Amino acid sequence: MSTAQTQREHVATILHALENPGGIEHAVIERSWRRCIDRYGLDPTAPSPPRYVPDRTLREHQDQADALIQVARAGVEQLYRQITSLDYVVLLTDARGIAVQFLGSNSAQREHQRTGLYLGADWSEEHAGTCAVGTCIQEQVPLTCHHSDHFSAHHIQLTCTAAPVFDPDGQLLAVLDISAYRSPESKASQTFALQVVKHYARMIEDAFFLQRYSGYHIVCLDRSREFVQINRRYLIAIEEDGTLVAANTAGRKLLRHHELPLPGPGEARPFRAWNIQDLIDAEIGDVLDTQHYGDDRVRAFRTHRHHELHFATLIEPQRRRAPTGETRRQDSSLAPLETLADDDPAMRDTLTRAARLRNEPINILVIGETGTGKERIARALHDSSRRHDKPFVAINCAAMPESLIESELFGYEPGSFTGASSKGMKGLIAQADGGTLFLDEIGDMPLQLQTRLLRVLAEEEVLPIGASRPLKVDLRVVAATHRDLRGLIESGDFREDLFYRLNGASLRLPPLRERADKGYLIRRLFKELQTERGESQSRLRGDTMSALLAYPWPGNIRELHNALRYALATHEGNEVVVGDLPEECISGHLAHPAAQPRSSLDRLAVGYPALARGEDPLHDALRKHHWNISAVARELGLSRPTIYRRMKRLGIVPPHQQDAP
Ligand SMILES: Nc1ncnc2c1ncn2[C@@H]1O[C@H](COP(=O)(O)OP(=O)(O)OP(=O)(O)O)[C@@H](O)[C@H]1O
Repeated sequence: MSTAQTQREHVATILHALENPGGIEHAVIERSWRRCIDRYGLDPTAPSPPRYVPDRTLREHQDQADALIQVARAGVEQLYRQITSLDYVVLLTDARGIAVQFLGSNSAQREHQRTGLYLGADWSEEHAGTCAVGTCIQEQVPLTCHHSDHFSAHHIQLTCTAAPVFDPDGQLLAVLDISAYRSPESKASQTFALQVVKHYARMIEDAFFLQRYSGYHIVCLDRSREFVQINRRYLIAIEEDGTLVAANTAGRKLLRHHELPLPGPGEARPFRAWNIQDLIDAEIGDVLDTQHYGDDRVRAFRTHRHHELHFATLIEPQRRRAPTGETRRQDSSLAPLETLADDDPAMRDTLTRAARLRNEPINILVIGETGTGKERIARALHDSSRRHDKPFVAINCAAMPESLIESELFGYEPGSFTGASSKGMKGLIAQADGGTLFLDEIGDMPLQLQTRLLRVLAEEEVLPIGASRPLKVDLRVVAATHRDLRGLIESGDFREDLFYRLNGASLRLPPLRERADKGYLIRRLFKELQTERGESQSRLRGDTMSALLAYPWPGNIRELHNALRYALATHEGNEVVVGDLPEECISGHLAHPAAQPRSSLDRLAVGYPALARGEDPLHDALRKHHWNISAVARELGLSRPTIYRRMKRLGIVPPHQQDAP
């Protein structure tokens, strides 16, 4: 049959199909033909030379698709190697149908350009009529557009197969296409091509997903244990507490099937709508521990809704923030700061500021609740600064008896007061010369000493008690407080001028209950304690980790530290189980995970049900220890002042004081 005759027949087929809807085999093709006539006003017989966008426009399209092109490169090249002997070309187009990547044989370049199977070609349906790329964009499904499926009579020699690539929000990102000029007449000959293209489109999509969510834990699920490592069918990115962040296309389908839909393109994202524990019957600790589970690092879980058995592996997060240029250059000196946190946004901001400030000649005020790591960050600042080989001297202004503070801080000359040593004493300030002076609980420093400290800071010299001549000192002062210094200034308990001297810059530490990297801290502290004890055998079981993650940590990192130390000291065998934790950490852990409340306040109360009732477990501990504050402080891993403060805040009055007027 001549080409002209074939083309005439093609037009007749289209017209017949449109007059007799439902007559042709593929509804997708029929819908596209109808669009070509009704919407785009195309004529199947009109010459349709390929349309190329100008080079500059092509570069703009390539720039916009750059992230995807980089990720897709390996997949596109691999696909091309598989099909090159069959004379196919590979095109990757953006979501508007512009070919931004092309692989085909050099020898047939002219032929490629003539038919539009080349870089920069516009394969949108609006322009090219029914074709694999354009129709795939419209219908968002994989398809083959074989010979006379094409709308334009000038394309009916081609066979083209395309599959959509979606971004993690379900939005079309790109189309992967393979096309050839010569192929068998039967469309069935392209069945295999369709499977191959779908497979590679999915690989590209998943590679893009893994890159975009590399800062999160990625749970990989599959119905087959043997294939879960290789196939990773369902990918679900989660926060450390199990909150669902995103899923790949298959994962979104799985979630929908279990009535946990993620928002579609353009839909508002309900904040923290679902948790992985809503999907599978598992402790979050068990999910996060999958990497260390068994020989094959695969764990089995059942879904809540349909009781389907799924096998899981876990990809652990890489660091979410790329280091700054400075951080990269000075990596090793910054290690003491870097290791204090993982990917908690507030901590990362604090650490970035600390890194910038570490060698600046200004004093720093660290603000945070008790036990949040104020001394630890002060030491890390010192260790990462140029002063690291000079002394770090820490003073707790609240713990030192008032009568001793002055002599301890400033030192004294021999025999300068009754009871003084005959040799005199070098004060702590002078001992810190060249290094860092850390003043903890600065809000508790008596007013009279504040005045003397101010003089030291202003004049950079210290006058020991009984001395006639001051000593020059070179100090970096880091002060810390959990108190509201501005409030103390207003009440006249803290000198405003000293506040400004100390507060050259401030660093704020979030409480442990608000940190997004609790899991990292738990693992890190656990390792540190193991090293301290000279053992490395034991591991934290998943449900123990869950209990630790759920507990609201009123005593912050210090309490966590004590809880882990206690558990390591009392556990038996090689596993630390929930029962090894101090009682208060497990009191709320018996609730079924799926029944756990979701609001942040409720979440805080999960490990601490008494809090949810407006009570405090402190009551129980006080009663148990007959109101012996030291014993309660020991049991809860808190300091005595913290216990007193907490009692005051909660209005707890010991029985022997209750009748007082
Ligand atoms: N980022 C961290 N990584 C590991 N351990 C930490 C971290 N921060 C603090 N800790 C540990 O937590 C405990 C309390 O830390 P630190 O003494 O620095 O807190 P603080 O805020 O100065 O306490 P306080 O308010 O009572 O003076 C210590 O055992 C410390 O080693």
